[in-house]
Amino acid sequence: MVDERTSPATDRANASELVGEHLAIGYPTTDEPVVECENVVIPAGEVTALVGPNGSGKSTLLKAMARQHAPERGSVLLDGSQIQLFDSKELARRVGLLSQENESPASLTVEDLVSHGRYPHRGFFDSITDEDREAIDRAIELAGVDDIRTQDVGNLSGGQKQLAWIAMVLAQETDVLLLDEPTTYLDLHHQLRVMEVVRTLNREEEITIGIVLHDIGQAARFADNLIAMKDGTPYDWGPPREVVTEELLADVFRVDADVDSESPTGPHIAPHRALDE
Ligand SMILES: Nc1ncnc2c1ncn2[C@@H]1O[C@H](COP(=O)(O)OP(=O)(O)OP(=O)(O)O)[C@@H](O)[C@H]1O
Repeated sequence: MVDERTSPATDRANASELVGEHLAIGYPTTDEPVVECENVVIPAGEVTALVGPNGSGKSTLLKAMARQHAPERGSVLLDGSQIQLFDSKELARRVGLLSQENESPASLTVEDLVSHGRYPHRGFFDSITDEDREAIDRAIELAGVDDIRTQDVGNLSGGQKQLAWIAMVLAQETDVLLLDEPTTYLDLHHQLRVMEVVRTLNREEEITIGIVLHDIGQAARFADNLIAMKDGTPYDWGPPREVVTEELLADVFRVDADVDSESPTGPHIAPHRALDE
């Protein structure tokens, strides 16, 4: 998807870009690839939201972009270099992924979990440095989990766990942050907090963000770009005001809706009813 719609709105000289080329991604149990896309870009220094119905391939694509799932065909480039060629620790310093499948280890405090985010920055036998400590404290504060930092992760609510995992990936301090439905389980207050943290990191630290969101209205408000997935392939992409149309909501989301694209907070969606499958 290299065209004028995906070029960064601002020149973010230090930010990193992820590009997927000629990708076909499947699983051992699937005969056919579940995702196929010729060119997909998570542009440097921007917030890009992947949206689309259940099973449209958002998580699969995100995992491949983070080298957590090997494509059958094609390659992913980080600032022009194939991610397959990166040393795993170096890649973990550059690209962080919060996936949906997070196993919470037993008897681990929130603070311990967050400190695991520092592993790409440390040697195997190294103890935690002042720099690590600062990064851990900052991630804990940003994710709003200071009050539960000494609690066992296994004893937390779904939303608290989610925030703890977010803190862990923030502590990794990567150039690119890929987040798969980070707002799952969160109440509205915490959903907005997470989105605000994401945007602050992007705007103030030029961190490139790729984020899977189910709420297309929220995605349209927060993201610079949307990639709308349908049946394993990008259906449309670009700034929310261009992508979110009544036609897209019908064709991709199977929803009859009115869209007010002049709304000051981004396109406003008023859904009426689910269309037949
Ligand atoms: N581990 C797996 N093994 C086999 N098939 C899988 C596996 N994970 C996902 N799939 C299939 O790949 C397709 C895309 O799934 P994926 O999870 O990427 O979609 P998604 O858009 O993230 O969905 P959701 O919004 O429901 O999380 C689906 O058809 C799904 O059944």
